[in-house]
Order: sequence, then structure tokens, then C-alpha cells
Amino acid sequence: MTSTIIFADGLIKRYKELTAVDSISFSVSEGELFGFLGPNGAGKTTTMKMVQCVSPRTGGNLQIFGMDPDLSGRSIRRRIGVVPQETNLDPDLSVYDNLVVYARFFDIPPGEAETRALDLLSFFELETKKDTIIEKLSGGMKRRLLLARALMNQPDLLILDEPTIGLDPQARHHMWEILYKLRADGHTIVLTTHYLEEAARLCDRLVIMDQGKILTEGSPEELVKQYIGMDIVETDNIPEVVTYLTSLGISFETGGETIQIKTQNPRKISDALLDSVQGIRVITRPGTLEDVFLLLTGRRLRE
Ligand SMILES: Nc1ncnc2c1ncn2[C@@H]1O[C@H](COP(=O)(O)OP(=O)(O)OP(=O)(O)O)[C@@H](O)[C@H]1O
Repeated sequence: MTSTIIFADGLIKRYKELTAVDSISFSVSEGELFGFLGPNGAGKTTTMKMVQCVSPRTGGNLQIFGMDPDLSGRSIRRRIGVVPQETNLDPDLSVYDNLVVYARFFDIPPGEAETRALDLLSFFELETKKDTIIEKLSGGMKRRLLLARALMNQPDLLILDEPTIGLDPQARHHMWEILYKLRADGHTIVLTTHYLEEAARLCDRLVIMDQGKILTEGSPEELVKQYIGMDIVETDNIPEVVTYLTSLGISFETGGETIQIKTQNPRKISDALLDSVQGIRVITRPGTLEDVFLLLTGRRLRE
């Protein structure tokens, strides 16, 4: 039987007047890669901090490994590995020393720490950087080292806050490969992201979060099927198109410079649009999480 790693019910975090996390409920099972997708300020990091037992909740129920963070924070923290959004490696230490010094916080014996550090440097393709100081690493290497460090205590839960923020596409893909491997190895991983493609590619299940609330939950495929279900015809958001669609009673979503029409019959709509409005661009594509986000919030999730 798979066990529940995180259970949250009506979880709340308030900062004075601001309710940053507004009564959210979710659960994460062992071996899952679970995502929090949402724009800046949605409350993702605040939720992660409560799960990491570094920020007490204001209300609701929260259990990690079946324990309450208010009562057993220390025991829980020992079993969690965290990759924070900001790089907080020790700039004065080498790559290798960042790992072995970190191991001391967990009372890992020095010999064991050295073995783990070398294994992790190999897994993360950082062996050749072993003695390099932090400032000489690329952004992607720093992120990989942060993840290696988070694995030093062999955690039962890995939390990654925006694991690929600020990385170039190549480094981002490299990080995705690593996360696929960790998931295949059976790690339980929770990540936050505001990259739709990242959520769609990596997550077994995710919640879409906005303004402190969870709007929906499911696998990426389920969410697209449930909310979009059909193909999307996308065209320019110009008054002629709006007038034309409105005159035919065809419903549509607008997002920035484009209009999206969900349809069972994309060919018919795109042909009609191209015939009726001069010079527009019309494409047909399958629905995505971006369409789900737009439908639920009325906004695009800017990447
Ligand atoms: N320590 C704090 N004191 C007061 N307000 C805070 C604090 N931390 C976060 N907030 C506010 O809580 C809200 C949620 O922030 P949070 O960082 O959780 O969002 P997020 O979804 O993780 O976005 P980001 O990816 O930008 O961090 C924001 O309005 C933020 O300004």
C-alpha cells in the first residue's frame, strides 16, 4: 500500500491582512511527482515553507509523514530535502565541500558523507567540478549541486521550489532529465513551477494555484481533457474577429494577442475565419495546460 507523504486539509497562512494560502487541501502519495503550478504570488513558496516546517501554519490541518509540523518539526525536517528558489550554496567552499559540510547538519558520519558526495557528483555529472568554487559554476551546475545537496540526507521527500527558474533551455532540459530519473528511482517529489511545459512534462499530478487558492487538481492529461477536451483554433485578437465570432454565436477566450476557440470541428471554423477576415493568422492545435489556466483564471500564465 502506498503511504500518504503529505496531507493538507483547509491549510491557511496569513501574513497580517494578507491571506497568502487560503484554505487549501491536497495530498501527496509516496513515489509521486506532484506539482504546484501558478503565477508569482500564488502562494506556492509559502505552502512549501509550511511543508518544510520552517513557517508555521495559521490554520487547518497539515501532516507530513503522518506527523504534525507544529509538534514534530525537527523529525520531519530530517527526512526532507529542499532545493530553494534562491541559490544558497556556500560561496567560500568547493563543490565537494558544500556537500560534505551540509552532511554535518544531519550527523552523517564523515566517511559515509564522502561516499554519498562522490556518488551524487557522479550522478549529477559534476565530478570534474569537485574542487571548483561555487562562483565558477554555471547556473545549471549550481542548480544541480543544490539538488545533489538536497539528496545528501537520503530524504523521503524532495521539495523543489522553481527548479529551473532562470536556466537556459538546455540546462532546463538537463534538469528535467534528472528529475525523470529521480522519479523513476521512486523518489517522492513536490515541485513548484510557473512554467506550464515543465508542469505538463514532469508532474504525475498537479494543482493549479492562484491568489492563495487551489483552482483544480489532476494529471496534466486529465485537466486538459476535463476543461478543454477538444482542439483549439487560435487566431488574432482583433475587433473584426471578435465581431465575426460574436455574430455567429461562437464562444471564445481571449488571452493577450490571441483568441482561442474550443471546437469539435476546427477545420470548419478555421476555414470560415480565413474566408471572412482578411490577413489573419489561424492555427489549430491540441489543448494544453495553458488553455486550462486561461479558462480558470481569465489570464495567461506569463512565462
Ligand atoms: N514573509 C512574508 N511576509 C508577508 N507577505 C509575504 C511573505 N512571504 C510571502 N508573502 C506574500 O504572500 C503571497 C504569496 O507569496 P509566495 O512567495 O508564496 O508566492 P509564490 O506562488 O511562491 O510566488 P513566487 O514564485 O514569486 O515566490 C505574496 O503576495 C507574497 O507577497
